[in-house]
Amino acid sequence: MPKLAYLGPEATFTEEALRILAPDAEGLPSANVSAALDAARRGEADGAVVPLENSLEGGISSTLDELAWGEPLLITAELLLPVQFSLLTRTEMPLSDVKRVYTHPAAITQCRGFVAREMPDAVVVPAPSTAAAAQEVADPGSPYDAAIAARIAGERYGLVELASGVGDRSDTVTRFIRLSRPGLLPEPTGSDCTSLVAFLTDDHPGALLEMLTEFSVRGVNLTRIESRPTGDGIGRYFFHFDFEGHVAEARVGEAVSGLRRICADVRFLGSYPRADGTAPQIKRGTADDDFAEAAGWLSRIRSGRP
Ligand SMILES: O=C(O)C(=O)C[C@]1(C(=O)O)C=C[C@@H](O)C=C1
Repeated sequence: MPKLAYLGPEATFTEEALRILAPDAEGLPSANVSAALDAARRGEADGAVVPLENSLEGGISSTLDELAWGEPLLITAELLLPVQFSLLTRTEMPLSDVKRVYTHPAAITQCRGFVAREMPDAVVVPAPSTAAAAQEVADPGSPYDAAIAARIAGERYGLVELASGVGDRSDTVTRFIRLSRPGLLPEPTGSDCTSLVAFLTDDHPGALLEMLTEFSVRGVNLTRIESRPTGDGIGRYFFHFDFEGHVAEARVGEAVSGLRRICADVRFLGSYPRADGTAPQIKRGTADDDFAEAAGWLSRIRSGRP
């Protein structure tokens, strides 16, 4: 039975994602994303499950930065999980009595409208996770009146559900990834995603366009691009890319090696099955057979057999 570290404590959305991604795994709750990934790096766990992005909040910065700067790990699977939030308290009380709310920063963004409308005077304080907030609020000595978390966190920590569906949208989805220490890649399935991080050589006109061109000319469809600050000053960024296809496919391999040639550094984060099962768009002339045919032709003309 594999052991997987996750953003804990019990009853986070991340634990729910882990149970779906790896139903047989033993979960190792960790205090934050870095601790979960470190447990995988150190071998205390076989891997980790962490949130990567949310359809309202965007990228989860702690995960994006760990993937870029921390000891390398490989993404081996992804999951899209619908997330619904509840307002949880120790006892029944009018909403107007809720003055201090505790929850994860991603949940603060997703429930901003509800808080502004229903509890305009409440202060919302960031917590390490939604379940950590629920666990804290369950303590009678807690300075917080309420947590925003999953309904199951309320059940797990014995809280009252004062309001349900407090997210600003009912169709919010969080994307989770499973990571392991570097090793063999998952086999191509015909519906895969590849992720990497690219660092520019220097800042010059067209630098981003040059990177995008490596994908465009090989017909590789991007699914996410996100810039993150390098920390070296205002205006210094590196880029996260997700795109359709597996690095074992010719057009994807060519795009990745093209980036490697023009960037200061490229960190490959993995090729893994897509959660939505969508087949990649393959433009005319960019299928594996097209690359193989052109490579054969090139070798023939080079050896004087056109
Ligand atoms: O706090 C949790 O329950 C988590 O699993 C983290 C997390 C996130 O980081 O986005 C997961 C889903 C929700 O979007 C809110 C919080």
